[in-house]
Amino acid sequence: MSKHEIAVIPGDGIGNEVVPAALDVLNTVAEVHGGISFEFTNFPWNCDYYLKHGIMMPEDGLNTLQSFEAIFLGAVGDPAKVADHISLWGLLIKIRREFEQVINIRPAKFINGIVSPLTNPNDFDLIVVRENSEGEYSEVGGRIHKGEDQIAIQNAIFTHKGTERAIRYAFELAAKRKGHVTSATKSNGIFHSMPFWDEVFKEVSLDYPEARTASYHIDALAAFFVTKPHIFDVIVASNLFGDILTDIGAAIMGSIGIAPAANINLNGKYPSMFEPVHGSAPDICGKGIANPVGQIWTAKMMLDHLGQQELGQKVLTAMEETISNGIKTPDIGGNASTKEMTEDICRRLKK
Ligand SMILES: NC(=O)C1=CN([C@@H]2O[C@H](COP(=O)(O)OP(=O)(O)OC[C@H]3O[C@@H](n4cnc5c(N)ncnc54)[C@H](O)[C@@H]3O)[C@@H](O)[C@H]2O)C=CC1
Ligand SMILES: CC(=O)C(=O)O
Ligand SMILES: [K+]
Ligand SMILES: [Mn+2]
Repeated sequence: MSKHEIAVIPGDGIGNEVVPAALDVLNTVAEVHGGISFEFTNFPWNCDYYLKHGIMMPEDGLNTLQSFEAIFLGAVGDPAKVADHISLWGLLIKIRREFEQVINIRPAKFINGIVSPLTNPNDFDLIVVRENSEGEYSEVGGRIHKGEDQIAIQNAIFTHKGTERAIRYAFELAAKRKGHVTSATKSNGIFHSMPFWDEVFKEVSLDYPEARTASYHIDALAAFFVTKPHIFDVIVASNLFGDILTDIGAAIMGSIGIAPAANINLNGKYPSMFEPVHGSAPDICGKGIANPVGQIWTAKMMLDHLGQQELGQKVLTAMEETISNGIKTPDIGGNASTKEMTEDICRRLKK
């Protein structure tokens, strides 16, 4: 019997609805498998915790998380309670940074049974490799002066190491897929970092002569996501560009509620963290209608990471069957609740 010890942080809003749903799915696969089990340890760190303690997680929180095999997170943020930059930097981004989760992998593909807003979304199947440790997500800068003299300076950080790491990861991933890598740039408008990004992309591409490559400015690239998503295989992007592209990718699939993500620690020093692309969705929180698929697909990515690829595939198949059989939450055109959709997925796993 192999046991996986997982730290669970549901976080805010619908994180508390979709995380329990995904844990039900994980417990179900463990039961079906018979040879593995999960031990989930719940950490109630979120904006309510902040209101009580003045911090998003305890001082020794990272120490506590360190001993787990992986972290399973829902969403962080409740702007009615705590300003987003405080809550996210105090928990989600803190974990990404301190645990050197330098790559964020975000797949998106056409799913049978979900109506995409695009007329021709077929055969799109892509992965965004998002640089996850630096770039435009930065606390470097400051504000001075008052009133109309006030100045805000925000520095983006692009290191050779971080840029190369993300680009190389994308080439390695593409070699296992269709062999095509697209670079998201903006070297026409961003004077220093993006020409640098382009240079590193060219440099790394020399090591992968079999790979086919493309490079588009992020504005055109965002439009191509909508007009011809089928041209993409692996896209490598900076932290912010990757963030935006993956909400678009999710929208093309049919809903932000179904997109998964994995924050990967590459050096093995710290656990990786699995969370869906979406946030805490305050507008639908408490209604029981949050789509659990993003969180469940994220659980599939965690299973793959834990070496349980066969189980991961089972989860994906069950999820796709549930959707194609019309058991869908309202965001993807159905009238099922979070619970009904989850139960149907679990039922299919047990078959
Ligand atoms: N990784 C994280 O933890 C993230 C946290 N956030 C935080 O979440 C809060 C809300 O942010 P928003 O910009 O509104 O983005 P959001 O992703 O929470 O919501 C955007 C829209 O998508 C819908 N949606 C999201 N997840 C859904 C699901 N599973 N099922 C059905 N519909 C879903 C929401 O109802 C809303 O209409 C903020 O505090 C924000 O900072 C936002 C994005 C990522
Ligand atoms: C915060 C956010 O939207 C993200 O990192 O995906
Ligand atoms: K999330
Ligand atoms: Mn995002």
